[in-house]
Amino acid sequence: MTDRLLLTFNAGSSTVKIGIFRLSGDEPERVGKAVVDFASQPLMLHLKEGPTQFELPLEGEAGDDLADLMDEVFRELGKHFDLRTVIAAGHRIVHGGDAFDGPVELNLETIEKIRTLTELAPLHQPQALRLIRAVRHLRPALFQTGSFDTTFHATQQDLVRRIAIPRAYHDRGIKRYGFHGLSYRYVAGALARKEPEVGRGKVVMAHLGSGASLCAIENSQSRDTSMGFSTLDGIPMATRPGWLDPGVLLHFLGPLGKTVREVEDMLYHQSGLLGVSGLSGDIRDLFEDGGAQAQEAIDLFTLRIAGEICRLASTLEGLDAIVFTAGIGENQPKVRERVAERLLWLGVELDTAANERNAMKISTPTSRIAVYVIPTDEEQMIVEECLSLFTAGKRPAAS
Ligand SMILES: Nc1ncnc2c1ncn2[C@@H]1O[C@H](COP(=O)(O)OP(=O)(O)O)[C@@H](O)[C@H]1O
Ligand SMILES: CC(=O)OP(=O)(O)O
Ligand SMILES: [Mg+2]
Repeated sequence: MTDRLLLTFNAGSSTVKIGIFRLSGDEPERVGKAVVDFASQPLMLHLKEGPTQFELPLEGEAGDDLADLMDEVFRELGKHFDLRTVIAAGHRIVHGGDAFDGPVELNLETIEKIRTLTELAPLHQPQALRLIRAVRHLRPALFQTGSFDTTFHATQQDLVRRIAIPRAYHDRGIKRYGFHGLSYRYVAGALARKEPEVGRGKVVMAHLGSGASLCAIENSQSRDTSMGFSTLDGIPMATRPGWLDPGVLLHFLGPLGKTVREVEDMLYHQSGLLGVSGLSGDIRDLFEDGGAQAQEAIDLFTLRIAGEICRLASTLEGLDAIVFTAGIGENQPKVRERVAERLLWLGVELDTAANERNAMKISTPTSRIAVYVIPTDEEQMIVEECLSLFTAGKRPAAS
């Protein structure tokens, strides 16, 4: 039988990650991976085909419309994979609001609903919509689906999702939604497979990437999370501040006379690790620099992570394990070490050597709280959801 391929698109705040999966039997098997990194100049396509890696400079620019850039990316991918055999594409959509409770086929109606949620995730939603349009442009008849960051958190109690403002606003959708749900669903599944007993317990997961959040999980279900109404809430991130006193916003908009757009730009693009260090939003640069401001940014990051773990443990009324994941969570032993040092009083003890080599279990045998590093795979969740809708719709094979 000829290969059938599925593609996934994950529009994050700093990258677009593309997954290439082959359908062997009923299971999607990853055969390639491509990342467009918007931080690099010129834009680079990092392509992985099986164990082989390629670094390809791109001529296109991020710009407003990704059609040309995706055309170029597809041309490069086409040299390594037979894209005529692609049967479906799945996209990560950060905000599903109350409009979506699971993955959907993308058609004019669902795309329009997604578009109406753009204001709530201005860093992510427009990028995902551009990608959907660019893929439609290249392959108009291709079956496309959307998988949402928000739907994993639907298991949270109404109380947890409430913001303490007049209740009429809650009924109009102004409440906490939570994000990184595809990542948490994947990691919760992986934990349940590797350590079934821990998987049934009370776990705080820390997804630390360019965007970062933490999630309180019990029996693989979301109970609370640090991100709220928008992707600005919670802990400091690469360029976002995390929670801040709303009085600061009033001060900017009132006495300091800033416009809403200026404040939005500051909150999404100039704050967090970048804002505090004055240097970079990439934590690797901060460790390399080692100066006082870079150090302060890292200290603030780890202070807030430890604090959020305690808050989430209180929602769970207990804590059995902590799991680190995503770019920083999986690859930065020093961040995990500093968070653990702050939680020593709670009974968190790291095995230094295991932590240094990013082992799966990084706590000592006597640590009261077990600590794990589990790599996330949002693309795996997207492809599984895409395939289930494709199969349910009994779509014809490659066009
Ligand atoms: N191999 C690595 N070693 C150290 N830090 C890393 C590594 N890979 C990623 N990071 C850190 O993770 C961040 C990006 O995380 P990632 O989860 O890929 O981001 P995104 O939010 O764009 O999906 C980077 O800013 C970098 O600081
Ligand atoms: C929700 C969010 O912030 O996503 P990312 O980490 O991919 O930017
Ligand atoms: Mg991400």
